[in-house]
Order: sequence, then C-alpha cells, then structure tokens
Amino acid sequence: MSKFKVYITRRIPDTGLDLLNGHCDVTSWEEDEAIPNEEILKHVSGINGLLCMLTDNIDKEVIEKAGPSLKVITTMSVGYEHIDIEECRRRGILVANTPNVSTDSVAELTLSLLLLTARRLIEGVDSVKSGHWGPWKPMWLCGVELTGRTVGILGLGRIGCGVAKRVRPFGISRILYNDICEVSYAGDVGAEFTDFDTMIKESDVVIICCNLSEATKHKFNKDTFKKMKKTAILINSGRGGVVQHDDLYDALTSGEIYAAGLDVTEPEPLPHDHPLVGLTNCIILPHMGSNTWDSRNHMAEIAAKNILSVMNGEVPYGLVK
Ligand SMILES: O=CC(=O)O
Repeated sequence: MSKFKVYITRRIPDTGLDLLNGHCDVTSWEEDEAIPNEEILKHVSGINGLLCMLTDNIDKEVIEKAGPSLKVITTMSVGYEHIDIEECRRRGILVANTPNVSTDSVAELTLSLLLLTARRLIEGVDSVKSGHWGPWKPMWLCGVELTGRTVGILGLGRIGCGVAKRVRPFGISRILYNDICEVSYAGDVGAEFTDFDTMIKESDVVIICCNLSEATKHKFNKDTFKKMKKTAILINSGRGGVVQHDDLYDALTSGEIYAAGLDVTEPEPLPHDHPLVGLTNCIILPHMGSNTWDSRNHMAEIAAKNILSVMNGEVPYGLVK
C-alpha cells in the first residue's frame, strides 16, 4: 500500500518532521519564509495530508487542487481563520490546529507587552541607546502602575485565562471579561462576566485574547475607543483584525486612549511606514506570542500527530469542531 502523502508548507522543527518521516511520504517547502500560494498549488495535487501555517491561504482553490485524496489539514497554529472551514466540511476533510501548547508562551508575551506599554520601557531603552538619558528628572517617562487597576479581557479562553492568572498578582482590583458566553472556569481566575460596553468603559487595561470572526472583526473601532477611559491601555495578542487600525491611530493621537501594545496587526507584516509605527504610545511586536522553542517544538509535534491520527483512522487531538 502506498504511504500517506503529506505536504508541509514550511521548514518545521524535527519534533514534528521526524514523526512524519517515519510513517508518511513527506515533501516540504524547505524555507523559513512564507511559501507563495502558487507554490502550494503546485504541490498539493493528490496529497492526503496538508500541514500548513497561519500565513498560508488555504482557500477553495487549494482544496480543490488537492482533490478527493485530501483527508486532513492541520495548521501549526491556534488560529485557523486562514483555512476555508466550510469547504473542508463540505468535502469531509478534517481540520485540526495546535491548541494548548502555546497558551503559556502567548500569555507570558501578553503580560510582557502590557508592562512594556504601561511603563514606557521601549522609550526608556531608546533614550539610553540614543544618548538622551540626562540627569534624573521627576516628570520624565512616567507611566502607569497596574496595582489597583481594573483589567478587561475579551475572550476568556485558555490564553485569556493564562493572562488573567498572571496579571492577578500585580494587585489588580477587578478582572472583567466578555466572551460569546459566560464560562464556568471564570471563577478560578476571579473574572466577572460583563457585557462588552461595561467592560470597555470600566477597564483601565483592555486585553484582546479572542480569535478573529465575523463577530470580532473591527470590534475595536472609533465608537469603542470613545467609550474607553482616556487613561486606558489596549493590548492585542489575539488577532489584528479585531482592531480598526486607522481608528486606533486617531484614538492614540487625540488622547481618546492612553496607549496600545500590539503583537498582532492588520495587515501582517505591518508596513514600517504605517502611521502607528511612528507613535511612542504604541508598541508593536511582530506577532511573536508563541515564539519560544518550547511552544514551537510542541506545535510541530501536535501538528504531525494530528496527521498521523487521521492516517490511522483516529480523531486528531486538535480537531476543529
Ligand atoms: O497566532 C498564533 C497562533 O494562532 O498560533
């Protein structure tokens, strides 16, 4: 019997590759850089499994090109908005992601970004490097403390909970959250469910941890920013598309909100001459929430196991329901 044919759209850690190589007929795009979609189209015909990344556009054309042999698509990411789920459902192709394994890395990064933003740390580092660090001044580079503040989290899933747990020891007074529904474990992290407007009006720090969907697309727009506190900090480690970036620029430059820290943007990469990049009260990271070796190795392993499970007629660990 011929081996299960798998195409991998990037160079991935050996933790995943070794698992697949033992059992499947594997071909890969051997580079770190994102594969152009024409290249994906050239390689998918007749495959049984596709291991892709969040930058790949796995649309109807790719799925059609792969043909009826395609049984499983796994993405080496938590987000799966780049895969045409509806088309997969129609054709009986299983879709899987890599949940859980980047919860800690993304939660840690989110907290780091909050501290960077609240305490103006990048401006501090820049002043040292550029020779602008002069004699001590009482009013210079003052930021805000987290102690006693209210934090609002949009999306209290695994990552949102990880953020809530980590922010609590800073002496936060309340953690509010909003999600598609109330979640039973909110009490474990002391988070209170509120409607979206209450959350954004009462929070000193608003943290976006949700994924991108029709319901969350541009949920943070000029109307939202108007309702937030003028002293509010917005952190986004969910998906860039949740925030309308032109409106964010206006809110940050007009003083409607105090500062923002973004690990995700729309588009990605954000052009270096984008107006938000030039603002001192907006810290932008290049989507590096899960960039730890621990997470990457686990993600590759889970993605490979997702494929092997389907090959063996089992339900993959990361099945997207
Ligand atoms: O953003 C990262 C992921 O979806 O894993």
